Amino acid sequence: MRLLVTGGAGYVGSVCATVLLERGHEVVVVDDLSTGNADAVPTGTEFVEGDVAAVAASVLGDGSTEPRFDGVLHFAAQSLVGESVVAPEKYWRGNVVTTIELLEAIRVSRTPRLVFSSTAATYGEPERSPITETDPTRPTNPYGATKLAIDHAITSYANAYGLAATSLRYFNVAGAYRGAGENRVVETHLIPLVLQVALGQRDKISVFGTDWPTEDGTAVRDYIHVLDLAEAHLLALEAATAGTHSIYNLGSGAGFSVREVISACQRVTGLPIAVVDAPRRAGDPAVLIASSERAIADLGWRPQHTDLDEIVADAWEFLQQLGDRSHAAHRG
Ligand SMILES: NC(=O)c1ccc[n+]([C@@H]2O[C@H](COP(=O)([O-])OP(=O)(O)OC[C@H]3O[C@@H](n4cnc5c(N)ncnc54)[C@H](O)[C@@H]3O)[C@@H](O)[C@H]2O)c1
Ligand SMILES: O=c1ccn([C@@H]2O[C@H](COP(=O)(O)OP(=O)(O)O[C@H]3O[C@H](CO)[C@H](O)[C@H](O)[C@H]3O)[C@@H](O)[C@H]2O)c(=O)[nH]1
Repeated sequence: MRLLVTGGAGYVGSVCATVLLERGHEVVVVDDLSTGNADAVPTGTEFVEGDVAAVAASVLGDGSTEPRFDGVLHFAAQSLVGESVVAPEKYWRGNVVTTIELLEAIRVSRTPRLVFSSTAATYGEPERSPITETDPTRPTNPYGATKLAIDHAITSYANAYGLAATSLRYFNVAGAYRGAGENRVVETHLIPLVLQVALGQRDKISVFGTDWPTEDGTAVRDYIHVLDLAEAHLLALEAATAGTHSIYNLGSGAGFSVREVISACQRVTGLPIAVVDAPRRAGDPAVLIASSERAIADLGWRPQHTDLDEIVADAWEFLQQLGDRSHAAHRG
């Protein structure tokens, strides 16, 4: 297939673009480099630097010819939960307005397929665990609210215009694949932060909350290997059905506490990691674990890399080989 990947200079988008190329697909990346890195765009893709809202129409075409693309994988987004609380306009504009522009370009160009990066944050504080797709969606921050709004917009485009659409609700993505991984200027995610402490790029890791109602008192998350996530995108493209919007949770199905993640990082790196207890982070749920039964049943998806040490080891290898290209190495 010929595919448009938005956000292909970012973490998940660059890994997925790498896997799409390996499977023989043709890939065009659009990214404005607002949080991504030009050197993360995989070799072999065509790279258009620009804002999705501004360039989607010209890249996808005006519909006067056969569609130029078989599908769009839409990863581009603003995705810092904390920032979304203090600067919501950046999220409503950057996520919702941008995606409406993209949906319009998809409609006009008659592009048949869309796979969208949704999130566990659409559910908010869960009533039960594991979370299924039929559970209530009550996001507790603007980031999750914008992603949920986009999910609703996609449903209406699928119903009205026959778009074959899939929203993949990722839980906590981690790990790396073939030189593609997490390298952000502003890093807030647990695994890269802990590994940066091991590398000496940070002094310590703060554990946000030690009084959660969990076994060791720290928050529990479902970490999914980014390569398993990429496989789900390929399956979603294949399974896409015109006029249908399917929503799938994607996680490994197991929960690990913050302390368990830090222990895994210590085991994998063999290095000391300074840890301090800190207050809870606003808006954090205690436990987020996915039921991925629907993706397993409908898509035939099987997460292969569910071992926490393997996920951490792949992230560690990536971080070590980043060397001077690492943003964390240049923090002032
Ligand atoms: N990483 C996770 O754990 C996680 C979990 C759930 C959902 N998601 C979603 O997955 C997607 C990818 O996340 P990530 O961790 O790779 O983020 P990222 O910040 O590494 O990548 C996002 C990319 O999109 C680009 N971008 C943002 N707005 C753009 C715009 N308007 N036009 C063009 N490019 C734009 C950025 O420059 C960046 O390269 C996001 O939609 C995010 O909300 C991520
Ligand atoms: O320095 C840190 C960073 C994180 N944590 C804790 O580690 C866990 C994981 O935190 P991350 O920031 O790595 O991930 P989140 O669970 O907050 O967020 C992830 O899942 C969300 C869904 O709820 C969104 O999709 C978001 O994009 C995605 O990164 C949380 O309990 C958090 O409080 C710490 O203790 N210390």
